[in-house]
Amino acid sequence: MVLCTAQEARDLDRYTIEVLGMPGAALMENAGQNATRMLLKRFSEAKRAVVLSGTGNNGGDGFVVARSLFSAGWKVSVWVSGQVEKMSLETRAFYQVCRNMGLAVSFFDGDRKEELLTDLQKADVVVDALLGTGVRGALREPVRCMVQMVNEAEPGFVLALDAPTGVDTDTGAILGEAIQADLTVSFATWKWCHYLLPASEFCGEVRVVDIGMPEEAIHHQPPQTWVNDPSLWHDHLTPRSPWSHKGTYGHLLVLGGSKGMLGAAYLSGMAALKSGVGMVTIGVPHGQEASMATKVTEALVWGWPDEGSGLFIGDFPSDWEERFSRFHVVTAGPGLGRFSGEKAWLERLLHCTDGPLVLDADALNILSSDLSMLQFRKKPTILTPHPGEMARLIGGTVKDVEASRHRVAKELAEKTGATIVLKGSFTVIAFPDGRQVLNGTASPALAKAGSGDVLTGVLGAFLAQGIPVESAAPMAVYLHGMAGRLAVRSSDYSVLASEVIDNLGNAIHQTL
Ligand SMILES: NC(=O)C1=CN([C@@H]2O[C@H](COP(=O)(O)OP(=O)(O)OC[C@H]3O[C@@H](n4cnc5c(N)ncnc54)[C@H](OP(=O)(O)O)[C@@H]3O)[C@@H](O)[C@H]2O)[C@H](O)CC1
Ligand SMILES: [K+]
Repeated sequence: MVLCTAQEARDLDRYTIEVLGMPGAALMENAGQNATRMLLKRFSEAKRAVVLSGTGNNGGDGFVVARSLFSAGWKVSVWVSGQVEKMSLETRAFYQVCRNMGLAVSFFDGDRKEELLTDLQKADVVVDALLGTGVRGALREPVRCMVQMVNEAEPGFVLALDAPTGVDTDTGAILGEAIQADLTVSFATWKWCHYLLPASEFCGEVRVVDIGMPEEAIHHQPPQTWVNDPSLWHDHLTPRSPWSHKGTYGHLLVLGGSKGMLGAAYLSGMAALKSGVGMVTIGVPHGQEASMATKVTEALVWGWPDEGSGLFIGDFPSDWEERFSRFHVVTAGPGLGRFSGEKAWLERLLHCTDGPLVLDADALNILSSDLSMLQFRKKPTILTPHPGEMARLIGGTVKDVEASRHRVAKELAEKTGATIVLKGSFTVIAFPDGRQVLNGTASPALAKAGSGDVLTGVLGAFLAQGIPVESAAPMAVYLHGMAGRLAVRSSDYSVLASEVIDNLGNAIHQTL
């Protein structure tokens, strides 16, 4: 499902209306009707609604909802935030229809607070059709006042059309005041505010409804961002052929597991096996080899020279070229640790990995000292930072990262040519060509040490099976989030990374 900036939504609108010839009023009628349908699904018998309409097209949607609820037997009153002269053509038309049908339509300019407040307090449902993607800057009167009155009246149920009034639909910022909605019905596409904090907390449940916009419009004006769902990559998740064998599904090398951090590499390796890779080799410093060998059964263990330190400080193993030729994908980072000569070590790894390379955890921290190491990479490189690692990669703070996750991810992807998987409540996947995928299946159960190691293993496994990074990254993030949810037995508090691994199979099965 596509996610749009306000401009992209306007471009889609314009293309649909001006090039494909779809009347704007038809889109508005569909928008209003489908929003009404969402409401009638929640309220079986007729209720009392107050519709707050702006003078733009969001307001127009509101007039359609008002008329449809009225026709369904609801008691409806409409309050308009501006004068008729300011209304857009379509909005004015649907305003007129409400007048012709005898609906109570009042104009609010701040001096009829008592009447509006009484209306709001009597309402079962308030429909917020004041502002949508056309909002610009801090709320101006009387819109601000109306928003404040709705929040003070605390109505039983608030439906926001397209977006709650008072949120910046592109950045997710709050523009002074914002409607606290129970349900937001978005038209045709998702908007950024549905997925960015703090706006997403004002949206309540978000549903996207069709408004009759032909698919052709979206293919012709493809926005840059998609919300992750199996339709983006399901053709890579197919039942397995009975003739396949372990060689069919690739060989992954996991590098990590330094002293005191053996478990991270172990989790990555096991997660990879549970995600269908044919073979896994876990490369650990020589001193860790014995203990890793006792932990794993299904994975091979490869000891790296460590001069007794339990770290990767030695030179590469003498047979590394022959070995590397067997691996389809390398992931480096889970429990990699910091060590003297780390930069040269990483540079050499970048050089000698001629397949996809996933860098996580300390590999990212080493990389952040000099991003130019990536510039000659020809094969896909995927960085999987959490906000702290991202802050180091961009030379900023976690606050900078969290303030606009999608922008920092997009900029780093375009700057380095790497695919960026910026983990968090809504993981953002940014590709070097500017496209982005936003993932909504995260769960608080994943907020625990080790879940990042698991994701690295899942991602490495899909890449090693030959799935292109454009699909492997969204697929790994989606299934990892889903496995986290499936792992919750008692509460989000007590899910272990190893339990997430145990649920990868269920997540894959359910998605299959
Ligand atoms: N394809 C689609 O997504 C469709 C969307 N539809 C609906 O259309 C709106 C976008 O409509 P638009 O007219 O572009 O803008 P809005 O209605 O959201 O708002 C414009 C009016 O709001 C006033 N405004 C803007 N900023 C502020 C502010 N900070 N405070 C107060 N008022 C503000 C603006 O007044 P100006 O004086 O600035 O001109 C306008 O009056 C979209 O969200 C959907 O709901 C279509 O109906 C169907 C297709
Ligand atoms: K709105």
